[in-house]
Amino acid sequence: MTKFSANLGFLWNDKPLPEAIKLAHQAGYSAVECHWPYQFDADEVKAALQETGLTMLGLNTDRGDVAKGENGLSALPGREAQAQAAIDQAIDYAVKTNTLNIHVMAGFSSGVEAEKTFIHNLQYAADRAKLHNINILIEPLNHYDAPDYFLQTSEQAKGILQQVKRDNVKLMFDCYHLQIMEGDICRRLEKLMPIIGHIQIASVPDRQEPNTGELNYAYVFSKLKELGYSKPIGAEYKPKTGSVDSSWLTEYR
Ligand SMILES: O=C(O)[C@@H](O)C(=O)CO
Ligand SMILES: [Mg+2]
Repeated sequence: MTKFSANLGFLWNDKPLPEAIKLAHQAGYSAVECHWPYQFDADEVKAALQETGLTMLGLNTDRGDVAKGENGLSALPGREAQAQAAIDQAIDYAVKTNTLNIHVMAGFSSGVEAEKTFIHNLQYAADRAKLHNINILIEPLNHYDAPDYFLQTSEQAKGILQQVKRDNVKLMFDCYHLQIMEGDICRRLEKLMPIIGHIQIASVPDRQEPNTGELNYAYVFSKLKELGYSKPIGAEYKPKTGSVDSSWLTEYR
């Protein structure tokens, strides 16, 4: 049986996070994940997780000054102090809510210095997260949604992970972004499985319910089963009608 995690950055994101967790539970999700939970009291989030029995699979580091167009800090040379403060904040919240993974957001940058900075900040994050059994994730984003984002492909991510040299830093394989950037999803899943920490889905190209669009997720899920992947898959999509309808879940379970 394929299990799914509701991404509460997109699903029920008009509700307070503790309420969204309960709605995800009622809709039949096996886990939850979020984007930036920091405005919500960690104790209330933890209580909702305990009440529902769901695990929070992931949260993101702060993006920086969003009004100025920032989308992460960890690959920005000269911004190490802020990047590491964002990592500390994420670890603190993850510890309080028993969250399993932290996505360290790179930001808009490029070049050798940006890469060195990203690697250095990821090592900082990995060493601190390890003390709490938390994994660090890095995620390539597609160049339509996030033009000039530092991390754009799984090949680039693999090279970064080889240089970071920490076993608790993994790839967040978002099928939506990687279908757009690289395609060949099933072969890539197979090849990259040893470094994959979490998988996310949405339809391509519209980023809506996964049972529409150019990617055949029934086939992708059968491949994941064959590869022995049994963790919940992150449903990170924008509901077509604006309100969440999780009836697509029954097609894949
Ligand atoms: O795919 C995404 O956009 C997310 O997984 C995210 O973490 C924020 O950019
Ligand atoms: Mg994603």
